[in-house]
Amino acid sequence: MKQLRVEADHPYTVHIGAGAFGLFANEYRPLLDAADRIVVIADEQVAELHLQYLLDFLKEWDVRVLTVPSGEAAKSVETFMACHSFLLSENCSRNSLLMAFGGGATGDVAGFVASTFMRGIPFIQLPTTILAHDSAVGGKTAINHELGKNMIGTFYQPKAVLYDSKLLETLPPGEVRSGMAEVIKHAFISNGTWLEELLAIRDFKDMAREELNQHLEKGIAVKAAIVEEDEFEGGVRKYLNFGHTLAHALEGHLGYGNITHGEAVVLGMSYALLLSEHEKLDDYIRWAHENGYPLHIVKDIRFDALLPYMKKDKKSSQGILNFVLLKQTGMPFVEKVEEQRARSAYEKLILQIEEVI
Ligand SMILES: NC(=O)c1ccc[n+]([C@@H]2O[C@H](COP(=O)([O-])OP(=O)(O)OC[C@H]3O[C@@H](n4cnc5c(N)ncnc54)[C@H](O)[C@@H]3O)[C@@H](O)[C@H]2O)c1
Ligand SMILES: O=C(O)C(=O)C[C@@H](O)[C@H](O)[C@H](O)COP(=O)(O)O
Ligand SMILES: [Zn+2]
Repeated sequence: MKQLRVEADHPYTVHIGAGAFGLFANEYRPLLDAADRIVVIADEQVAELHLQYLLDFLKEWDVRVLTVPSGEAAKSVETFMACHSFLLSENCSRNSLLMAFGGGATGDVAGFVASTFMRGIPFIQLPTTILAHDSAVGGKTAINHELGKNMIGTFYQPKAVLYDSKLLETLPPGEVRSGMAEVIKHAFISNGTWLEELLAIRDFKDMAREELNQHLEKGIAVKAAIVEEDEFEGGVRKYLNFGHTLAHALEGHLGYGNITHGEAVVLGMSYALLLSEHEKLDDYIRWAHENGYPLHIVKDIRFDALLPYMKKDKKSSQGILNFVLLKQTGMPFVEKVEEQRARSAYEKLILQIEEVI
């Protein structure tokens, strides 16, 4: 089992490897024993597949479980309120402990609930997707608003992240693809050699489990280092938003859940690479196409439909667009981009994608 410390304001450890839940009865016993209630908020699909596995590790404690809608649908006011109602009906208090069991969507909403229930109770992230190597670390929590992705949320660090990689074996191919988007993002903003390795992958099915684990560990290390330097996103944390200005606009425009976050980020990164005039753009578009990312969708989406979302992006101010771009791989920076430049780059992107698909 690997572990990585995140030295945030409230430091914690990310444990990665099969059997990570065994730590409940060891390192985390004092935390669990101190809780007057333990509540697991679980993605309903994940619960069907893996809840019994989790509960077997929690046999010693009286655990209550609430299942929430699978995936992005959970990041809603309704689910947020349902979680609070459940905690209240179970007589939870400030001494209760919450666990988020699922992918990034479950982690985001459960983290938000933890940060707001009685103004904050401890929580543990139990991520079950590849993408969640990103979402479970760093303390961003959120639900969506019709007008913009993740618009309602907090910065609130978990007490621990227990990432049992065995659970990833049941991920459908589309979710593997989606999760690898954030791995590629971490490579783009940090390390050219690693990026080359990733761009050589033509089918994620060919990745051995050990190879995948190594990519996840590298991704978590990149994320943790940035979060340690700038937990509340005053500066360098913005680099973790590489590809996200367009991505969040696509998710908002298409309707949350109609494109996965990772698919949207892959498109968003192609746009950011084009704006960066990055030499890898063509290779990257080909790689994305061969790995089945739905690049074609932008052909039917006008720039004007996306612009209002991009103007509300959290890196923007007064409608001025700020993008994370790359001087070169591993050298991100934030740049103001005029509307006209953003528009013509988008049109050019569609042409480049059409050439490849
Ligand atoms: N907080 C952050 O820093 C951060 C970072 C990146 C992404 N996010 C957010 O994370 C969300 C995306 O997360 P995600 O990609 O993990 O998707 P997700 O949580 O929406 O889950 C995707 C699907 O995979 C299923 N699933 C989950 N684990 C499974 C397993 N082990 N086996 C089989 N099926 C499984 C779920 O039921 C769901 O249908 C987005 O809302 C995004 O905004 C947050
Ligand atoms: O941790 C961060 O910071 C990130 O930006 C990671 C992103 O992958 C993630 O999608 C995040 O939720 C986006 O945050 P937002 O502030 O743009 O909503
Ligand atoms: Zn993301």
